[in-house]
Amino acid sequence: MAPGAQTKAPGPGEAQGRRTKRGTLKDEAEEQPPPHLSEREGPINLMGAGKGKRVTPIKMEVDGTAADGMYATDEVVKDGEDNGQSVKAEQRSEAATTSGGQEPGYGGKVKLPLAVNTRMDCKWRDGQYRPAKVIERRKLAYRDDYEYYVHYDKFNRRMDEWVTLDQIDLSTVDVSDTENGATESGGRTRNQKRKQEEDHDEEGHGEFDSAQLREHEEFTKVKNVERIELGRYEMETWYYSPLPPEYNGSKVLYFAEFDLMFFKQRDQMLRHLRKCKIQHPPGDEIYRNANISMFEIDGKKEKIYCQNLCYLAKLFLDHKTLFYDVDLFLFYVLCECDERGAHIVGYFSKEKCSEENYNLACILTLPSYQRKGYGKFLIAMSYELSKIERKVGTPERPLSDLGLVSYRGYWTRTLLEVLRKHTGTISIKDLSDMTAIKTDDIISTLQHLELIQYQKGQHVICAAETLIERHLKQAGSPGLQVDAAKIVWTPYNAERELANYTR
Ligand SMILES: CC(=O)SCCNC(=O)CCNC(=O)[C@H](O)C(C)(C)COP(=O)(O)OP(=O)(O)OC[C@H]1O[C@@H](n2cnc3c(N)ncnc32)[C@H](O)[C@@H]1OP(=O)(O)O
Repeated sequence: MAPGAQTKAPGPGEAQGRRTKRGTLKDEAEEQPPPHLSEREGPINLMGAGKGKRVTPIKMEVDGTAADGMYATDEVVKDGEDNGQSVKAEQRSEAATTSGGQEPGYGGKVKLPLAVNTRMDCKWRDGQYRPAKVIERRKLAYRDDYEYYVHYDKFNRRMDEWVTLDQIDLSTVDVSDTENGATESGGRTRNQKRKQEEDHDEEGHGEFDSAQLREHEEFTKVKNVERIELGRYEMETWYYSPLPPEYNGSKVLYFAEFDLMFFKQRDQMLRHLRKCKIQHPPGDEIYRNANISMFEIDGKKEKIYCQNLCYLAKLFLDHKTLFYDVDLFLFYVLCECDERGAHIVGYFSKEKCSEENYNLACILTLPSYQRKGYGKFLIAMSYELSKIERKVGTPERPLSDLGLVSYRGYWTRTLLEVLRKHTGTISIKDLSDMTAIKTDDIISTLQHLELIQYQKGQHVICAAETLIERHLKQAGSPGLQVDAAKIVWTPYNAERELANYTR
């Protein structure tokens, strides 16, 4: 049997489906023609699933005190909240629109079009002006003017966006920087270098040196696709993805939701859907509980699917060099199932053999499904698989801002639940054995919660009951729970795989 291949007793929700030989969900409907646009329930939803929210990235404010190469503060600010830097739009001088040349209202000092690296205040989506920097510029197709790709100070790069001159407060243009050589091609003044280095620290790319980081940022500075359509949702993208060049500059990229093939035109995608017979991801279904399923997909066996998944994921993951040599990875795709099929919600990838004991390489919940507990589910699943393997695990570093908050939450809840129930003494090693969480992560979490002290050469857990209860309350809900009894999975076995391959 292939690695991870399973058979198991029927689970809830199986009435409309049956198991295939390989253990995957296979709806009777699969034999029917694939869903056509006219069969979709209503128009493409521009809003976040269930929450009635437009799918937009969320800004996080992070105080960059490092702990174990990660952020120490997890304070998160939602879109539109004031971070003390913004100024009310009415209080500002009016920013002029112009057709090029010099801007007359500012002593003729602001040269237009603005150069790359110019610093100024720019109107954010909440109507407030915030300090920002021009990352790139391009000519507008419909009038003789430019638009500018800007990065807002202290905001994650997923908030970078194209703006027009009327969103820029020209009175705040840092003329000295411009005069001293803000350039069009990415050259930097000393001030900008300093600022850029500060930005790097804030964005938590702890494991890159600044040269690597500059190269990464230069290469990936402008998003190459604005939005994607996937299933019933349209989502704004967050970052650059190294898609084949012909897809660069797409306003919308259309993904077929079951095999993740992508297209520049909607009708191309619909034509493909009509031919596409599958209604779930490939691979083996290793978990099913009510309408939730998880599929394990071997990167070596389903290369195209896994590469497409990486292209898709990179649109929402900044700091990772995603491996396109997908052979070395297993992909765990989480789906919400209904009568139309198993709809991808998110995934995590995992190296087949990790020398560093990584139990997760990349994790993503698609924006339309975020803040519903799926991230917690994916993290919990990665540890459940480690428990089955009888190993401890840790996520690959660096963690993103959102990755860190999610992990901190999971580690906090898991460890405090154990401490709450436990009577008598317990060591960090015991905690690690019980939870499959690596000891370094346990120590950093307990340090963060101030529940551990270093005494006489060793760590001592000092956790009063009331303190545990308080931290548990603050850690929020456990999200969607993994029912470990419903996992049907055998760990990847390289030797067995080789034997199958050569047979
Ligand atoms: C090893 C690595 O791959 S690191 C990279 C991690 N991945 C990414 O950064 C990709 C983009 N981000 C994502 O895909 C998602 O944000 C994930 C996977 C990190 C979390 O997925 P979600 O499904 O949103 O997680 P979930 O709903 O379980 O929430 C987890 C907790 O994280 C915190 N959190 C998640 N998103 C946010 C946010 N936008 N703002 C504030 N807090 C947040 C909250 O504490 C949340 O719990 P709560 O909703 O009970 O308060």
